[in-house]
Amino acid sequence: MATPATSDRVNESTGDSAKTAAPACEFRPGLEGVPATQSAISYVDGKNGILEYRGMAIEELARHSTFLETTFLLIWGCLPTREELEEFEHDIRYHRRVKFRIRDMMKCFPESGHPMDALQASAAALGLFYSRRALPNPAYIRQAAIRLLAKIPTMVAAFQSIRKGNDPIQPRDDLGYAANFLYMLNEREPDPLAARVFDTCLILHAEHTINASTFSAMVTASTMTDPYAVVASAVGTLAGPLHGGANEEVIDMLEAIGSIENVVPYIDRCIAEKQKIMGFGHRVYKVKDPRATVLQSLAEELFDNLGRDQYYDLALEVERVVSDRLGHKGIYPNVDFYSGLVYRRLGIPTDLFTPVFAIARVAGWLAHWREQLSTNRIFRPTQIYTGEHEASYQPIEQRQSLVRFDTLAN
Ligand SMILES: CC(=O)SCCNC(=O)CCNC(=O)[C@H](O)C(C)(C)COP(=O)(O)OP(=O)(O)OC[C@H]1O[C@@H](n2cnc3c(N)ncnc32)[C@H](O)[C@@H]1OP(=O)(O)O
Ligand SMILES: O=C([O-])CC(=O)C(=O)O
Repeated sequence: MATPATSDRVNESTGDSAKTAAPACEFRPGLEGVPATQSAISYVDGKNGILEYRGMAIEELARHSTFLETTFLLIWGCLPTREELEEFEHDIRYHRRVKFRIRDMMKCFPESGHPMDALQASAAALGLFYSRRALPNPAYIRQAAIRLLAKIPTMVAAFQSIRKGNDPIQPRDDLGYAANFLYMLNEREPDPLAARVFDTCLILHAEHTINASTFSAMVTASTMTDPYAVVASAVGTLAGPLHGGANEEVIDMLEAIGSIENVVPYIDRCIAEKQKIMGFGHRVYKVKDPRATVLQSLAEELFDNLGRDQYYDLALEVERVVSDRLGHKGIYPNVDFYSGLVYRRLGIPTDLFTPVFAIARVAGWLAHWREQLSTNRIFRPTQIYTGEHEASYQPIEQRQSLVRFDTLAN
């Protein structure tokens, strides 16, 4: 007969060395409020809507920096000198092409597959060509960072061309990071405003403390596996609709709402049915996400110059109604709410919004990878066991079906 877990056996035994005997602490679902690392990379003040990268306000970086300069800042902890930046940009340009075997592999992916899955598989495939085990030395880290930063945009654009039945567009060495991506995607050179706005979007999405995908990257990194596996695991985590995948779902929601008079009944129905409203709410921010504010002004800049998006007025009304209904719970637009409206104006298809987020977040994942390697200890938390003990093995002819396939809980 099985016995339930008893109080002296609820936690995994650790052997109790002084190092491993952690004080008993309460279980927090989703690790809410539990520090899982120490980091000097970025800082969020969720009550006051502040985000800093290496101590610098996100608004200031969005105004003055470029994505590659910000990436250097995130990974190596300081702004680059002119020579350092030029060398970094040069090296990234040089590594933009991807091996023909990876392009051929991508040609075998189903065109109907999601581009995030294509990106995760292609990022992991880089590990087939480059070193499998992480070496915590500066030259290895720089080389791997350059490869990933250079090749991820090329792979995102390549899948887009391939699924349309075309050959991937080769990167152009005379274009900057953002302009080259838009060129490979849309098969024409972007206008300078579009390239600048896209580059700023990349800055805004580059890093955000220990969010789910970064945590995933850090756990993977802590095993000392290669950086391609680190990025592939993070891409898989970013894809979910509660995380980076929400930017795509926001557009689906605006499409479903369709017109201004439907906003109130749509939002009220979501609230009554306890459905999440996509692009709203955040574990840390209890005010409007500062990135959403900058993205909204970028959207307006694009609309003034290139024409207004049909969904912008709807989005404004959704923000008004959700803030009115749920503001008392601290639910306001997050980074995913306005980004899609910017991307639509830049000609980016809806299911590429999350891969575009990933292009930017590679910077943050790499910064945390480097930081993790510098002080590495494998992540291995504990759990509170809630199952049985001493269960007996029943012969198959004596068993009765106990599994229910109509519910998650058995
Ligand atoms: C890049 C990013 O990852 S930004 C986040 C992108 N994700 C989304 O936009 C998806 C929608 N938002 C959400 O699902 C959540 O707000 C998350 C996942 C971002 C944060 O989740 P958590 O911190 O775990 O909050 P949790 O889901 O427990 O919600 C707390 C309360 O707020 C409510 N709430 C949170 N977000 C929303 C939302 N978007 N719409 C409606 N209600 C919400 C919950 O129903 C819950 O209410 P209750 O206490 O009355 O039950
Ligand atoms: O911090 C989070 O939980 C999610 C988020 O906003 C991000 O990853 O940009």
